[in-house]
Amino acid sequence: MGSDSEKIPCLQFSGDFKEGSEEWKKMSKKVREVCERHGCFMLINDMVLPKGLRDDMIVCMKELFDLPEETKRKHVSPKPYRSYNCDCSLVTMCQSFGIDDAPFSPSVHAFSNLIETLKSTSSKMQELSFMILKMILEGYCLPKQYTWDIEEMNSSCNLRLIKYRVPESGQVCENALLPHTDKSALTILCENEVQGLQVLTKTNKWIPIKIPHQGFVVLVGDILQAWSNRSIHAATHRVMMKGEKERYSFALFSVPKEEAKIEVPHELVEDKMHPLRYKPFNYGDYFNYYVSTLKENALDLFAGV
Ligand SMILES: O=C(O)CCC(=O)C(=O)O
Ligand SMILES: [Fe+2]
Repeated sequence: MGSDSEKIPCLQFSGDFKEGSEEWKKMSKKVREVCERHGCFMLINDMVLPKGLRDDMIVCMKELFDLPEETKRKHVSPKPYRSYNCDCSLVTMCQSFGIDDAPFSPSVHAFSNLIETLKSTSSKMQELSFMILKMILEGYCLPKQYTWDIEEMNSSCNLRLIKYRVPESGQVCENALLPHTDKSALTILCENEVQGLQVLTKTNKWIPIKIPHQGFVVLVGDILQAWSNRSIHAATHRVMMKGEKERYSFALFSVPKEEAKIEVPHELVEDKMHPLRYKPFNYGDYFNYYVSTLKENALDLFAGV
């Protein structure tokens, strides 16, 4: 277990929480601080994401994963991480669906029944992701012109639905999903009642994330780490499975368009204390580099100064 200073904080966005209000500004500082320190935080938010959404999504996901294998395999895309995936060599404990930007074009007929829930969930999550990115701008007191950068970072989204198997009797599987950082700007993730997500602290300890009921976890991805000149930290995470219940999780990855250029704002560079850590790069090139190498430190190798 981590010490108190390593506990992942849980923030609550509720009440009179208007953009630009004193409360919003105060919370923005906190968001920046926790993203710098932990690269993730738990979130309770009943303004943007209505209560009950998690339960609706889990019901939808169960229906989807219960379909015959041959039906699920029809969900294919030429893009990496966008097809139905089952027991591949890296992740032997889970099945997953990657679904591209709304409006979705379902390749499986069964998706049609779920499409409304998937669509409204992902657009709400993308809205929330934009709000968090705006808070990060505010947290750094950056000029409004950078709103364009964060709009760009949030301009596409990819929804991933995952079902984790129960391990063989009584066993613990530490790497049901292998340690990684997300290649997104920001990830918002929710699960059924079966916990399992773990985050690696800066002191190299794995700590469990206990997502509150009806809550979410927000994870910083590589793109935000690069854009912030490594002030913000992309959290390495994995999934551990134990016990007797299947785990379901769904995550929205906010990503730039492939042609987007990621460039550190000059306000975040300072010769002595914060020299430039990443050269400007193209998101699509970085993503292709990662997919072809699968290197853990892909970002530093690809764009590090
Ligand atoms: O299922 C989870 O909790 C984690 C999923 C995840 O990290 C991912 O899909 O990138
Ligand atoms: Fe992840």
